[in-house]
Amino acid sequence: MPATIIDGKAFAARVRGEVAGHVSRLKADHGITPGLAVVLVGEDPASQVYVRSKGKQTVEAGMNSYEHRLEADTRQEDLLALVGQLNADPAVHGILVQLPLPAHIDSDLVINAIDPAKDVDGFHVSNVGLLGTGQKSMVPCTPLGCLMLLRDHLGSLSGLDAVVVGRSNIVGKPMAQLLLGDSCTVTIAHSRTRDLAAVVRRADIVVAAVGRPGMVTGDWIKPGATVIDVGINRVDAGDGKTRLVGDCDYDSCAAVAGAITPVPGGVGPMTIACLLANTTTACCRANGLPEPEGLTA
Ligand SMILES: NC(=O)C1=CN([C@@H]2O[C@H](COP(=O)(O)OP(=O)(O)OC[C@H]3O[C@@H](n4cnc5c(N)ncnc54)[C@H](OP(=O)(O)O)[C@@H]3O)[C@@H](O)[C@H]2O)C=CC1
Ligand SMILES: Nc1nc(=O)c2c([nH]1)NC[C@@H]1CN(c3ccc(C(=O)N[C@@H](CCC(=O)O)C(=O)O)cc3)C=[N+]21
Repeated sequence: MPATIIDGKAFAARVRGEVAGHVSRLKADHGITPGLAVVLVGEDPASQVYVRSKGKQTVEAGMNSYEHRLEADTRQEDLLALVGQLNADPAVHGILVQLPLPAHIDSDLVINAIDPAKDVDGFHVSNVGLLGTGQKSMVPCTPLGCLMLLRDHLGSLSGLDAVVVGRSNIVGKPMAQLLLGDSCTVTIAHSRTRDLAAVVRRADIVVAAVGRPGMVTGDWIKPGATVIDVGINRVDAGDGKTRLVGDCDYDSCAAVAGAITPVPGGVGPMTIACLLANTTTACCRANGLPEPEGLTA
């Protein structure tokens, strides 16, 4: 039987619809509009695409979007001053500093300067610690989006073997925490993992977040497994154009898997939908109001 295609694009549209409903009630009942500030340093073309898309979807959900574009040679102290200003601004409920930052800036320092309550990326050490100890936190958008897709497709994840390939702070590690929180038996694989194919073959759930186009092939997949492809890789399409592919070789994996997310149209749209959800959640918490249900981990 061919794999079910997990339609992240459609699921993300549903999440954004729920967020928009919540935002309109916040406005009508409390006169509050959630606001998201996005900071982009430098002119990386891919980052510019994401930032534009985030701004557009933020406004479509009825929220305020504040974009700050800074020169690539911006001084660290000036970026920190902007973060301080956004922390103090009551109209801003969420702050996202687009990564990667230029090499002369200490990313950890900047991320940890964000007010944890406004850290809608969930990258601040306080939020990382809260997530790791099972306390209420801001949950990183990409792993949260993956979790939502997995729960929707599988129902309970309890007792399943999950393998996360990749151990970055922004995807792999928080993904592993969330899967553990849902009682999976979790393995985190990385570039030093021995016999990666054999490790992945044990998994009921495979989450690939590596940044290597098509690395995971169908012969690594246990028949019927659920494959979540986080990778976003731009590759040469031959005709002078480029196209996006994931970290999984789609055709060979789809022939064996029970279900798989496509690239594009899988995890990517969920990341932005979860960013909007986190901003709404942060706004509710800041105002002592009940949080939207089903939009957090
Ligand atoms: N869909 C979305 O919304 C998002 C997509 N992405 C995409 O996800 C992918 C991963 O992103 P990110 O986590 O930031 O990447 P990083 O480069 O930070 O991390 C990559 C991870 O993959 C591991 N790795 C690299 N090569 C291998 C290998 N040959 N075998 C096993 N593991 C390997 C690395 O291991 P080690 O630690 O040992 O070096 C590292 O842990 C990228 O394609 C990125 O574009 C990222 C964010 C959001
Ligand atoms: N502080 C920070 N937080 C992030 O969450 C963050 C970041 N920095 N830096 C870059 C990565 C990457 N990322 C994506 C978001 C959406 C899509 C997305 O919507 N992708 C579409 C396709 C978009 C296209 O066509 O280019 C899809 O997969 O269907 C992809 C990637 C967030 N990131």
